[in-house]
Formats: sequence, C-alpha cells, structure tokens
Amino acid sequence: MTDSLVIIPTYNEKENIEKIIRKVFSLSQAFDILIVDDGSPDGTATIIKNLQANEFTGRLFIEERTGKLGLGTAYIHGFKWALSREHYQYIFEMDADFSHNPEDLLRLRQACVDGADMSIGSRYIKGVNVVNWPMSRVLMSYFASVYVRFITGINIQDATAGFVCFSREVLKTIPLEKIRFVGYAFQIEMKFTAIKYDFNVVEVPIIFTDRTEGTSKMSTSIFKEAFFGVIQLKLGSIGKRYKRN
Ligand SMILES: Nc1nc2c(ncn2[C@@H]2O[C@H](COP(=O)(O)OP(=O)(O)O[C@H]3O[C@H](CO)[C@@H](O)[C@H](O)[C@@H]3O)[C@@H](O)[C@H]2O)c(=O)[nH]1
Repeated sequence: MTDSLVIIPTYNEKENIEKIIRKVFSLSQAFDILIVDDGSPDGTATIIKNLQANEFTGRLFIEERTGKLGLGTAYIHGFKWALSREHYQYIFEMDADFSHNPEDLLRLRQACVDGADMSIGSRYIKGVNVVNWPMSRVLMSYFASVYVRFITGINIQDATAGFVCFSREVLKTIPLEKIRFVGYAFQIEMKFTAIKYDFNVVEVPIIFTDRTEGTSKMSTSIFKEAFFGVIQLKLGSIGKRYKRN
C-alpha cells in the first residue's frame, strides 16, 4: 500500500491517458492513480477501465462524472476521495497530457517529505521554463502570476501551476466545500488558501512542455474567472479568520 496518490482530471485525453498511466507506474516510487473523468465523449474512461481490470487492479482508480464540470470540481471530488482513504499522506495534482513530467512527482514528494506542507511544480522560479507554448500564452501565464502577487500579496512565482503535492493535513484543513472556482482560478484559490492557513508552501523548479497530443481546454470564460476571481479572493479574505482546528 502506498502513501501517495496522483489525481489526474481528464476530459478527452484518449491519446495521452494510457501512456501517462504507464509512465507513473514505472517510477521508482510507488504511486496510486485516481482519474476523475467528466464523461469524455472520446472514450477516455473505457481505456482506463480496461487497464484497471486487466493490469492495474488496486492501484488505478476512476471516478466518472456525467458531463464537463470543470477542472476545479474534478480535483475537489478527487481530494475528498483521497481523504476518505487514511493511507494517502501525499496527494498530487497532475495534468494528463505530459505537460508535467511524471518524473518530477518524485521531487515534489521529496519536498513534502523534507518538511513542506505543499510543493508546487513551478515554471517561473529560474527564468521562464516553458517549452512549445506560443509567446502570447507564455506572457499571459507569466503576467497572471505577477498580477496574482500584486493583488493578493502571496509570494508565489507560479500561481496558476497545476502540478502540486499536498500533504494530507493541508487538504484536511482547507474547507473544500467553500472552494468556489472551477477553472484555473481554482489553482490560485488553493495556493492562496493554504498560505492563509499558514502552511509552508514551497516551489520546486520544473520545465513545463506543452502537450503534443489532444487539445487544451483553456477558454475565455476560464480566463475571465481567473482575472476577476483574484480580486474576489482578496476582498473575501479581508477580516476573515483562517484558524486551524
Ligand atoms: N475532469 C475534467 N478534467 C478537465 C476539465 N478541463 C480540463 N481537464 C483536464 O485538466 C488537465 C489540464 O487541462 P488543459 O486544458 O490541458 O490545461 P492547459 O490549458 O494546458 O493548462 C495548464 O496551464 C494552466 C495555467 O497555467 C494550469 O492551471 C493547468 O493546470 C495546466 O497546467 C488535463 O488533464 C485535462 O484533460 C474538466 O472540465 N473536467
């Protein structure tokens, strides 16, 4: 039984999903995987269920939801699933499309073993480590983090990062039912809230490589949610007490 669970949300990832599952299971550290699939019309779930039944029973899990409900709620669903199983001490967020290198799971885990409560795979600690994104997307993502720092005051270089290791304690403490954002603002909200609860959040440098298979689900509404969401987060935190039980 392993203490580490990687949660991977999926929507139409049939080109990537089998490869990423095999890669995670080939690592030197044992990880379980939970996929949260939103009824992908391309049949992603069928691929996962076959692997689960034929090769990876007891290590690979799937939660299926009916329809595209967003990245944030997929992770909240996965976090609750993980918390209901006592043995998971390190719970990860990772994309399905290899933009996050699964090898880096080991470094993220080690940062938490060494004392961090939450470790973030960060593209912007030492310059800009993004491969194959158009310049417009790099600039948007980089300046999104500058904007988040400016408005919220949190000292995180990569505020929208989606490659994260949480210690169990962080997910037990953050009131998950109050996390309100569903797109990339969700990533900002989780980091902001963990810092407000005074957890030790560290950034680990990674190289982010844009997907070569499948398509991004980034949209204008997700961008807008993040832009205005940051202001809402800041205003909503004023006068609020973040007290651990
Ligand atoms: N279940 C579910 N999964 C989803 C949904 N939307 C996206 N996903 C899954 O979430 C992962 C990331 O989605 P992408 O659409 O590939 O994200 P991206 O545009 O490459 O965004 C990257 O950059 C963002 C901003 O920096 C990051 O916030 C994000 O995590 C990711 O690393 C993929 O595994 C994708 O299948 C959804 O509504 N439901």
